[in-house]
Formats: sequence, structure tokens, C-alpha cells
Amino acid sequence: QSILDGVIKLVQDGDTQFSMEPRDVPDDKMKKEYDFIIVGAGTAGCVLANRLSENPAWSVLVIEAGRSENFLMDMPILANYLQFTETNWRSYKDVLPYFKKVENFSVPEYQDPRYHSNDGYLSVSYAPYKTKIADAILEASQQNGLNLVDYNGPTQTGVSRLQVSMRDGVRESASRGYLHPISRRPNLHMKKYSMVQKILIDPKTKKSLWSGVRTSGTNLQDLSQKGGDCIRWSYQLASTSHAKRNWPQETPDIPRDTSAQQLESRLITNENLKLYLNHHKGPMSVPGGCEVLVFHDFSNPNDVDGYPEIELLFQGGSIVSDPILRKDFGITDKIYDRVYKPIQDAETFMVFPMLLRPKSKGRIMLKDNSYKTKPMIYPNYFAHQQDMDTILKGVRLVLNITSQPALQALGTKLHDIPIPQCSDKAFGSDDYFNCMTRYFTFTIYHHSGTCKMGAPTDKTAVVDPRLRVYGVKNLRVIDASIIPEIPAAHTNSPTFMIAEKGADMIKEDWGYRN
Ligand SMILES: Cc1cc2nc3c(=O)[nH]c(=O)nc-3n(C[C@H](O)[C@H](O)[C@H](O)COP(=O)(O)OP(=O)(O)OC[C@H]3O[C@@H](n4cnc5c(N)ncnc54)[C@H](O)[C@@H]3O)c2cc1C
Repeated sequence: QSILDGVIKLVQDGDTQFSMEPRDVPDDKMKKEYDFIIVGAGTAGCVLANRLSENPAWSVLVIEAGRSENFLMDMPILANYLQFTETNWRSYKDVLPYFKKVENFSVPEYQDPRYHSNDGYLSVSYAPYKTKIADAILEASQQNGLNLVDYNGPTQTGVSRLQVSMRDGVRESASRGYLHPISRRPNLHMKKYSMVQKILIDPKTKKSLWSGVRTSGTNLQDLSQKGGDCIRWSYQLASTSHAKRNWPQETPDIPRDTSAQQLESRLITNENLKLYLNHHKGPMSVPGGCEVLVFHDFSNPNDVDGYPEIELLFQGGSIVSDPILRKDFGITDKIYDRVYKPIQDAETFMVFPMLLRPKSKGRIMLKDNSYKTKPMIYPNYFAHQQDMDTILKGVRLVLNITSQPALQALGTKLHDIPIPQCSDKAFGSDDYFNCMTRYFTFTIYHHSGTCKMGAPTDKTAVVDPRLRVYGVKNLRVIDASIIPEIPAAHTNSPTFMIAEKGADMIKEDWGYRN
């Protein structure tokens, strides 16, 4: 099959997906009042829309600033590209049941019902492809003393392939997982391309139900809530880290190059595109090219139940394999030509050491009270020396892993042209890596903690443990912003959990029993 066949199939798939998405409610069908208004159909909003509309007696409106998903978002390899589109913008036993409630887990070797379930809306699986370099990295990590683990199971520290939210080689977003199956529920209304400008609060009663939500859509002015909770999304910020997951061998009927030196560092090729478009398989089903991760606790390296400080994210291919990655990392042509061009014909892979429990905290501030003004974001990376020390240990761990026989057998060597800003330091020294860290750091968007959950005595807390905004009635924040301390993990999965638990809290508080 040709690329053209694949493109036609992709468009057809996209059309099918589009038809499964909840339609916008026509203006004349809009109600004057809703029991629940959900602002934002992101990860948390989709879960809440599904769970609250389970009660047919409740009316639910979702207002989303963005547009519909499109078929290009299905392709796992393009995950990094979405940020350049408009799209981007220890309470363990209580939360474990909600993590399980989210997932339909199909990683064959870790089917442990204590930690995983198959009943949830969100498919979690391996990507249907892995490169040879992934095998070598897994082996080298174990040669370096790390255990192979299910990092979403009993033990987080160790090495693993990535577990990803994906079904049959197609990305599964919150909307795909939670909204498509219930898109015809009559009590669930959706409005896209509508931006909530303000939540109006009665100054006397402090209730958000007095006037409700005002949006940029002309027909939504002064929409009111009857007596339900209003759930608000808010901007989030805190620190860095990222997550992705695991994969099995490709299905045997798909042809692939078996040459030992072919490391498939060029993921986006015509052949791979054909394979993905026609079969949803091959290297382009690898999410963002990320294949293997390591979670490591430097303080207790031998503790199987360690609390990791660093994550290493191994990516097949590198800055030279894909022109978008240069843009991703803000690398200028001048630096590219000097540092990376010399290896553009080599087989390469890349590793990100990621700080999981940063001591440095950023802040976000509003410039004014217009919803149109972008907020001021101060990341404040590496304000705390300990964060820099941890990254340096992470770099050393990468070098130890790459010096193991499994990777040495492939001739692995560190690319040793220094970046110009740090060329006065001895290449490979602590000074060099510290310097490079300051110049070559980026976020992977795990912002959280701006509407922190906390006790009434905590002056920095915005919501109480039932996610109600302090000082305001009928207003909850249920999303990644309520996370009080960034977890030693990626944030999407905890956000699903928060939304599932938040939905149950609302149901309990409003006397609904399923
Ligand atoms: C590029 C990128 C890659 C990422 N990759 C990963 C990953 O691989 N793994 C992982 O675990 N996490 C990842 N994350 C983080 C993860 O996406 C977030 O933690 C998660 O989406 C947070 O969910 P949320 O519901 O709090 O917010 P969001 O999912 O951001 O949802 C907020 C929604 O509200 C809408 N909205 C905002 N303001 C308004 C308004 N005024 N009116 C109406 N609608 C509004 C937005 O359009 C959006 O749809 C990534 C994030 C980014 C940006």
C-alpha cells in the first residue's frame, strides 16, 4: 500500500473519530441553567463530564476554549509537534482505586489486579513497536544493576519500556477515552471554541451560583447554575518531568530492516509513514520517539521501594534525526551547524535526565484581570543547588548505563562537541555538565500546584481536601493545579485519578448514588 492509500485511510479514520466526538449543542437548545458547568475539556474535564452526566437527572455543560481533536493528533510520533499548534496551551490507599478505575490496562506481563484494572475508559498499553536500541538500553540498564519493573505497579524504581495511553497504535486522549463513548447522552451539553472569561461570585453570599459563568460566545452571557458545583480549570505551573511508557515486538508480518547496525534513529521516513498510515504500526507509533525510562533514587539506590529523584527518558533518534526537534529545543542554526551537523549521518539516540522532586519552585502571576492577557511565568529552574546536583548525578548515571556491554556492542559513544557557551570548561567535567544544564534545559509541561489542596490552616492552600475553593460556595477546582507537591511521576495519570475521585466527591456531596 502506498502513502496515498495511507493518507486516505488516515482521513477516513479521522472522520470516524470526529463523528464520535460530542457535538456542540445548538444555540436554541442551550438551557438557561445547568446543574454543573465544567470549564475545560482537558484531562480532568472529560472525566468529570462523563462521570457527572451518569446521573440522568443532572444537566451538565462543558465549555471548552479549544477546537475538536483532529486525526493528526492520533499519531504517537507527532506528540512533540502538538505544542506548536493551538492545542497547546501519600494518600495511597484512597487514590489507588481511582488510578485503577481510569485504566483499561493491556500490558501482558503486569496483569496484577492489586495495581491494574481492565474496566476503565482509558486504554493503557505498550506501543506496537520497539526499536533495537530500546532492547540494548533495557539490557545495559540491567547490566548497570537496575531492575526491570512495572513502574505503575508495586515498585517504581528501575528500568522499563514505556506504558502509554494508546489503543491499536493510536493515541488515546481524555476526550477519546471518556467523551466519545458517551457523546449521545442527552443531559450532557458541549460548547467548543468558547472561552470562559470570568466566574461571577455574589459578594454577599460568596456563592458562584448567583450569576454563573460569562464566556466569549455571545449566546452564553450570564449563564447560570441552578445549585450545583462549578468546576474551574486554572493555569498551572511548577516544575519539570515527563512520562511515557512500554512496548512489545512488532507484529511479525510487518517487514523491517534486520541489519544489526540499523538503529532506526530516523523515525519519520517514507516507509515508516506508509507503515503507520496503513497499519498504525512501525516506528511512528512510538510516542514522541520515547522508548525506555529509568526511575532512580540516589539516596537509597538499593531500596526496591525507593522514591525516585530522577527519571531518565531514552529516545530513539536525536536532534539530528528530526528537524522539528531543533525547534522543540530552541536550537539555533548556528549552534546546530557547529555542534550537531557533524553527526547528522550517524545513528544516534538521546537521553533526558529529568528532575522529579525539584526543590526549586516557579510562580505564575496575573498581569491584570483580563482573561486575554497572558500570565507571567517564572520557572525558576535550578534556583536550588540540590536540583543541579541531582541532574549531574543523572548525567553520570546515563554515562554508566551507556558504558555497559549491551550498548558498547553497538559502538555507543557520547557526542563530544561542546556547546559554544560552555566550551571554556573541560568537556565531560562536572563544570561542563553544570554549564550545559543551565543552557540546555527545557520543560516537559508537568505544571501543577497553583491551586494547591491543603488544610484550612495552610494559608497557601486554595482548595480544601474535597476540592472546594476556600471562601467561595459552589466552586471546585478539579485538575492538575490542585496537586500540592509535584509527584515523582508524570502528571497526566494523576490528573485522571484526581478527576475520578473529584467526581465521586461531588456525587457524595449531592446525594447521588450510582
Ligand atoms: C506538550 C505537552 C506534552 C505532555 N506530555 C505528557 C505526557 O507524555 N505524559 C503526562 O503524564 N503528561 C504530559 N503532559 C502534561 C499533561 O498533559 C497535563 O498534566 C494534564 O493535561 C493536566 O490536565 P488538566 O485537566 O489539569 O488540564 P488540561 O488537560 O490542560 O485541560 C485544560 C482545558 O481547559 C481549557 N481551557 C483553559 N482555559 C479555558 C477557559 N477560560 N475557557 C474554556 N476552556 C478553557 C483548555 O483548552 C484545556 O482543554 C504534557 C503536557 C503538554 C503541554
